[in-house]
Amino acid sequence: MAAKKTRKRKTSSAAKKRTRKRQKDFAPFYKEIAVLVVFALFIFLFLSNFGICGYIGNSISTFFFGAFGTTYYIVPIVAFLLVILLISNDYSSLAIKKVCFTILLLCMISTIFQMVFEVKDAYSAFLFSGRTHRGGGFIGALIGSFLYKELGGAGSVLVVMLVSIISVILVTERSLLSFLKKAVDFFMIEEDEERTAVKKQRVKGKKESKGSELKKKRSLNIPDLRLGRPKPSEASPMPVMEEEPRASVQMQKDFDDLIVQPAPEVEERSIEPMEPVQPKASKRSLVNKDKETRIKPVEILPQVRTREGDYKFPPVSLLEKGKKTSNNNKEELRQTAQKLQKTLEDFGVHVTITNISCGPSVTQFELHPEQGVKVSKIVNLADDIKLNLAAADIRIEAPIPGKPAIGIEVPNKTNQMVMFRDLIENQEFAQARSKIAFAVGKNLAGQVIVSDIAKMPHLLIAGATGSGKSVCINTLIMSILYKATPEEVKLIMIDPKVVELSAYQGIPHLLIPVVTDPKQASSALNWAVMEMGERYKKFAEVNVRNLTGYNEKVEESIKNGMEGEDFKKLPQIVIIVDELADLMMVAPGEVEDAIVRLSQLARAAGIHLVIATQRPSVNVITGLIKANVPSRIAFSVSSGVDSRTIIDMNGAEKLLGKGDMLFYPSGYQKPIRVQGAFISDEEVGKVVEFLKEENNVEDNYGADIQEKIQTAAVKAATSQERDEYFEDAAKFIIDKDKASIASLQRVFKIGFNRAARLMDQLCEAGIVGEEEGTKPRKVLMSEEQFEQYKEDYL
Ligand SMILES: Nc1ncnc2c1ncn2[C@@H]1O[C@H](COP(=O)(O)OP(=O)(O)OP(=O)(O)O)[C@@H](O)[C@H]1O
Repeated sequence: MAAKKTRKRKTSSAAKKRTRKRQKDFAPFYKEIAVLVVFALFIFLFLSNFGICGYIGNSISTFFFGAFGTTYYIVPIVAFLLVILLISNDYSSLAIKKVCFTILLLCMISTIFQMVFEVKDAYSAFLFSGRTHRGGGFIGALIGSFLYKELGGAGSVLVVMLVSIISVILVTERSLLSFLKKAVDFFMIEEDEERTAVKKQRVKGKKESKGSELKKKRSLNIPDLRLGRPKPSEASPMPVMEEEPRASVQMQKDFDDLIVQPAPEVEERSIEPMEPVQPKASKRSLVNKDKETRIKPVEILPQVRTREGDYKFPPVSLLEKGKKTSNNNKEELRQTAQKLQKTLEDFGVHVTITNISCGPSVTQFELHPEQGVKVSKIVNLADDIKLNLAAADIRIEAPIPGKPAIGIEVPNKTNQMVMFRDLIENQEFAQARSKIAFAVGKNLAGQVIVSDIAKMPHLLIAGATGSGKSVCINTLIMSILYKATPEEVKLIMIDPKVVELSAYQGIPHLLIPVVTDPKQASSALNWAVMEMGERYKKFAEVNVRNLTGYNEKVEESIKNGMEGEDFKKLPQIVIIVDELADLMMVAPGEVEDAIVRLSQLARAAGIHLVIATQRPSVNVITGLIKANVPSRIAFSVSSGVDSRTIIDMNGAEKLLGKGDMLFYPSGYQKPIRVQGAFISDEEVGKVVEFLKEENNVEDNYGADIQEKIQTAAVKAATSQERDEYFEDAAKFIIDKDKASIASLQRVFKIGFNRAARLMDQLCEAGIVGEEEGTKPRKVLMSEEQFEQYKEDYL
């Protein structure tokens, strides 16, 4: 009975689970369906204006015309746009506010119509007596009559205009005053230029004496970006601005224009992994980018979760969304820019601020020094800048690669977390063709950085403890889990620290269970070296040069119906080592050797290494490893020396921690600063749980590979203990067919103790027999047998 009940409960819970799962499967389409329904509804409303939507359409139209009057012609369109705004912004408070102000604006427009038509009515009544027209509908009439009663004609017009303008400003977030100011400035500059031209003529010849004074006055000048960005040759300001007050007005206006903020709804673009990233260069491009952001699709759903196949991709809903924060710190940035310029000014360094990029945790101010200013002078003022800006730390990039400018990076007062989900929902990640694309984070301009591990082709991640390495490795693994099936990519995780990667135990992508024993770890690396060799042999057999070519050949033969057991597609393999230092302590030579051999040849074989360490010392990251692992990520470290060990230059010691990194993949001229994506342990747990539940992972990891790795570990352990004359001694004994300690002593010129130990080892290996009193030991192996032994164990 009890068993029956339990079974019943089990079946009902399974059914519930299935229903919940089905609901989850449809979840991504709900928004799309909602948008379509809303769109159809508003088309219907709009068409009903023209009396072509039957009885219901006419009734609705009569009702709304009664409410809004003439304004109703635009109401369906505006209402549709408002609903889209709400849906695409997840009903954020800002979107709701904008909707409210738009409704207020519509009411004001109705009131205006009401007023206009009221006047027109009075005029019509005067001419044609008796004809009436209620232009603003019920709403317009209500507001209009109330205002008219309380404030009279002129007062009502004033209030309606004021409320309308305020609504427009709040909805569009555009300052009306700045438009006016721009218009005024435009004329003033024209006038200034005229004045300058006249003056130039007048003061010809007297320039020298006034030079120094003018220079001082000009020092706070920021170029007018309407005329384009200053060229290096134009860096020293021309005598355009003369009066001090004008300069500061100009500066204020320009700073506002310069600020580039990654708006939360910005559709970020990733950078091709091999190209150096540059922040936006000109005002024009910034404006364009801004425009682009406004026409982005409602939501980009990566195809990764809807693809068919045996492997069920984890849904994005298992991950947390980033919070959308509004960027209202323009004033703060403007003040910092002014302070920065003033500080440099005080030390006699004249600069022009040409760009401000506000990233998730750091803002970069781009300075253009005046002709004749030494870059080193600005670099040497780092501490003074830090003091004046009261910043925890600043990093100076002098010069910014490919630009005639210096970048000063100042930490933001409030950090914006870059959530991993936001990156994988980004179009670029979804569209990345590589199966081992890695969503790294966001750069200073707020752009998403997606890189291809295949192109790296090996990556070293280093930084002090607590700087964000483990989170970075988690995002790397998660990027793969959201992108590739276990048939496409296999992972080997080596975690001597035991705690970091064990969370992934049981996922279908693992080639072998997470390796925690350092001895087995170095064998796993050796297995990868062997696998690389075998892959190269396979490539040679079918005359291809790399994994892509091989897999294409396999695909071709499958199409031709010639699939064979040993001619299957090969997966890419990513080997992740979390804490290289622990491996280097156990078997430094062997680990270094394996890493070097792998890194030299593994790229074409589709085997990639990701190595992390918290000890960026030369004992761990040896010269050989460094030379062979070309891509690096440096997290915050304690000293410039450590920074140089990782990326061959200072800079990582200035990082802020918590995922703030210098990303330096091969092919970049200089590292770029990136705020790494964040993923919590809970999110990782949910994804792993999902993969284990949905993908039926039986514990059938490559058993043969495991065995190989284990025997290799045993081999390694015994070979460490084996005497260096072992092989020679065995050969000598087999050759002479006689085994005695004295002969070993004599031939190899070693002491009695060592020779006795050597004999014991030969006995353990089964080459010679046990001691038999005074009789000499028996020789048990022939030359051929020893050759076989060598192949298997040496
Ligand atoms: N990208 C990020 N965004 C925000 N916070 C982060 C980010 N990365 C790491 N952190 C914060 O820093 C803490 C430490 O990160 P993490 O555990 O990755 O450091 P670690 O370098 O691996 O340290 P250890 O070497 O001791 O394991 C995290 O718990 C998290 O709070």
